[in-house]
Amino acid sequence: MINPISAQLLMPLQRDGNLLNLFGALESVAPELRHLCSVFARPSGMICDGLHIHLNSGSQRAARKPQVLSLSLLKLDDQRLMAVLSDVSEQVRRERQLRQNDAWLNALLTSITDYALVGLDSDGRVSEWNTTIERVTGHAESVVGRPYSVFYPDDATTPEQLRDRLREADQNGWSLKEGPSVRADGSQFWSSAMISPLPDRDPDTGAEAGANGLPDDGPAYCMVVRDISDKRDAIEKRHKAVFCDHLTGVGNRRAFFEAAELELNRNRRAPRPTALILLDADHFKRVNDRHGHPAGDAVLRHLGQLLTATFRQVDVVARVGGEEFAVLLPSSTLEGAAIVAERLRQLVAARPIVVDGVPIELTISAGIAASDGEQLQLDVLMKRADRALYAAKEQGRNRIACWTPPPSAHPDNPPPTRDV
Ligand SMILES: Nc1nc2c(ncn2[C@@H]2O[C@H](COP(=O)(O)OP(=O)(O)OP(=O)(O)O)[C@@H](O)[C@H]2O)c(=O)[nH]1
Repeated sequence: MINPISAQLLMPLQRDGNLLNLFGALESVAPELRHLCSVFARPSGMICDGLHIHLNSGSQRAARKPQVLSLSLLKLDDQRLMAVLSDVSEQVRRERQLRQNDAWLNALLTSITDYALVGLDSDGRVSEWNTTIERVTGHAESVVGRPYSVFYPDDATTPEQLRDRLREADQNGWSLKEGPSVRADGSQFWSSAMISPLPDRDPDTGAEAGANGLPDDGPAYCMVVRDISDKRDAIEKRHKAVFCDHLTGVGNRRAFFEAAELELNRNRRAPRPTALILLDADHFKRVNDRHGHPAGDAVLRHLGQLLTATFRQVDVVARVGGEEFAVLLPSSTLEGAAIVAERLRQLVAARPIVVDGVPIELTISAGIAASDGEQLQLDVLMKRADRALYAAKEQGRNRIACWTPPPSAHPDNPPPTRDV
């Protein structure tokens, strides 16, 4: 007995239409079948399970589209056999393609010397290790499972920004970032890191589709890390020309407003707290009047250095006015920003700044505002921090004030700031 589907599969092998004997029909492509049955000694049982029979022969075997049948043979008793035939050509073709992709990737991995090719899972954790990762970053296999922040200095990025990059890669097809990176031994280098989503991912789960269409555990993103330390000078020079304040070396107004707009835009997509500190040197006119304008400049330069040393690399420090600085702190709350600002205030007040051997006393005041994940425009945040700064000055200077929402609009209520 033979069913129509099996007959259809066997027909191309037996052009005279004689399908009465399975072994005869398959003689040319699976001559071992008769032998398999004759050596099967048990009275019943599975003789072969999913045996692949390649129908392409000779040079055709290497054809891109294999024709493969799967055969399972069950011995029912001494007189009867049952055969199950199915066409597995597509499955075999996919498996072959996957093996080919693996071979390609391996060839790439062994011949590339100045790139690290890092596979990331859908949460941004390193999913596989290879020698290129060790060559560029020094990380051993134990890096597998760690978030890709492991390649960046601790304070150079936030978990939210790392997630932003994966989202950006999903939306645009890639996300590129140049900046400081860190090796396993703690030494820093300048890197260019491109993240791209790998194809065939299930958009809902982020998981990659396997050969059978089901998700598997393969990487969801590919991250290519290049050591571009030799280009760092040229990149920084270009960056400085556009984004640096010529006097203090911190960011200029453009750097601040561009970075702040970008961060608040990202907040709109993935809410997280963001804090803003406006900082102003107290009675700076007196510094200029007593010590001269060049000494005033030196004091501002010194203040810029203190700010850079106090805040994280991920914070955006900029001079936004004559003796006024602004700091944007991604993923920071009002309280967190106030602690750092207070530390800076104490540092400045504790020791005079020495210019050409002359000690110059200086204090600073700061106003802080924060968005707690709510969608705030930058000008609103700026206005709030400015009101808090004004309050700090009004209350005697050399202090930090935070903007807090007024309890109600009643005129008898206290002003919407609090001292730290
Ligand atoms: N040396 C120097 N001084 C500057 C620079 N930009 C602004 N200034 C001076 O900073 C002073 C700011 O004075 P004011 O706005 O009256 O403020 P202040 O004296 O600091 O007083 P408060 O802010 O109220 O504590 C002015 O004397 C400006 O000339 C600069 O680039 N270098």
